[in-house]
Amino acid sequence: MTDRSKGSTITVLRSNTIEVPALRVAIVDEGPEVSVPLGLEPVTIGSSDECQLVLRDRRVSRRHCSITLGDDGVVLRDLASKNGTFLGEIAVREAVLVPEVIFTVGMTRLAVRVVGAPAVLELHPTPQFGEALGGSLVMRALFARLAEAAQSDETILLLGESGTGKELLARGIHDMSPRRDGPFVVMDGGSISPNLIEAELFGNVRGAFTGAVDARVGLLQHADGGTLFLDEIGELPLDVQPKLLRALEARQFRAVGSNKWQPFHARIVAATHRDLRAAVRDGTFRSDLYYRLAVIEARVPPLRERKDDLELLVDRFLASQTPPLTRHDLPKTTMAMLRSHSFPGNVRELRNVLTRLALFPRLGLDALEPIRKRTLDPGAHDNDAEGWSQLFDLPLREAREHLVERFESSYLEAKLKDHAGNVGRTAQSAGVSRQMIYRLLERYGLRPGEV
Ligand SMILES: Nc1ncnc2c1ncn2[C@@H]1O[C@H](COP(=O)(O)OP(=O)(O)OP(=O)(O)O)[C@@H](O)[C@H]1O
Repeated sequence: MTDRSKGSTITVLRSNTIEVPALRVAIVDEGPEVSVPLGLEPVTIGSSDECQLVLRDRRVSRRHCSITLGDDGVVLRDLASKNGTFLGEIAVREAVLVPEVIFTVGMTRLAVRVVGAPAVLELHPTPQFGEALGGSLVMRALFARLAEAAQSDETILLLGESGTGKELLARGIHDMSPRRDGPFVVMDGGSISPNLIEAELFGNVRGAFTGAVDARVGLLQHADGGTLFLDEIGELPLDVQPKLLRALEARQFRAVGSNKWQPFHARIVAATHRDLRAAVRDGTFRSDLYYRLAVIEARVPPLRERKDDLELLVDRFLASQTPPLTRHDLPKTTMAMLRSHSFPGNVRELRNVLTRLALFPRLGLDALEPIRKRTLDPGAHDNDAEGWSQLFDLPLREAREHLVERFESSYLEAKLKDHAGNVGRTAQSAGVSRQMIYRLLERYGLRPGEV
């Protein structure tokens, strides 16, 4: 460590305890308030609202550059920007930054600043939380937070892109909590028709609405004594949001069509791929419900921000093939290829790519095509109409996921075709929300007008 980088590197204090410097990325010519914190998660800088530091500068690309705090200190990386990232007169692709050194993107001058004393952070003792793997510092810090949170009864909100492992982590929280012997119940808010969500959650009495032929117990009650995982909570219709809020605050609910309040004893873990704070600002999500859910809020980083996890995940997914494989069974270029991929579908995509590579090692870069172009083996469909037999070699959970993904992408393509690419009509005919259709389009790399 050079003298100049003092105060800007991570220090290992003991095994499982690190000291993280207090850093901010600041716009030099503005006041101190125009800065964002830099911790174990990278800061991306660009003109897109998705960046942590958004610059209104015409010469700045949407995702222009990133700054990461890692074992090597603070690293500045250009993200293939149009006009480049500069240290003085020199355009850099990657550079180790020391505090107060000015770098320029477009017309904006920036620097990383040390703003106070470092924070001490606990890491999970192993690179595993339930079934979720992650050896990167950011994942081990997340696992440690979740392990602690699992012991309480507080509501947890997991934020992260599709395929980052939110459901796996929710299961991990349940398995580590005092409720581990109770049920773990999942409600996928995105896949239920918006007008049925309330009944799904709270149950209904007989005749409560057209089609309610029988009384039904809701998921909140099914999860009694255990954990209810509310996946895609961002899709919860506005009219159901106050009812969920009331239930969470009073710890009791009313089935649809009933006047009777019933207590419940489930712990709630919620998740979404949406930016819920933005949804609160837009008025599509109630702020009081957001704060009630986010008693403990944790962001699950996308795979592209934690490439250090790749090897562990690759080894796990290869070992789960039949017969089990290792990295040596794949072409030498595989790891480099995976490292340079951005994985929009995150760990789910990595798992699918590896299953495909295990079957066809010579596919190389073709294995990274969007899911919809992939079939496990096109030839298998001739005498095995569903191509199922290959799935028999996978563990049940993975086989089931593959099958659901293949079905969902074909279903979506067919429905979109029927409705000439109109998302609203496709959603109505599929009985799901428009947001759900957008989410599936993103997951399967489809565009409404191109099917
Ligand atoms: N850290 C991880 N370790 C091992 N497997 C993982 C990890 N993260 C995700 N996976 C695998 O990736 C797949 C997707 O994970 P999961 O369903 O938990 O993601 P998600 O964030 O809930 O996605 P979505 O929002 O689309 O529902 C699963 O097969 C899961 O086993």
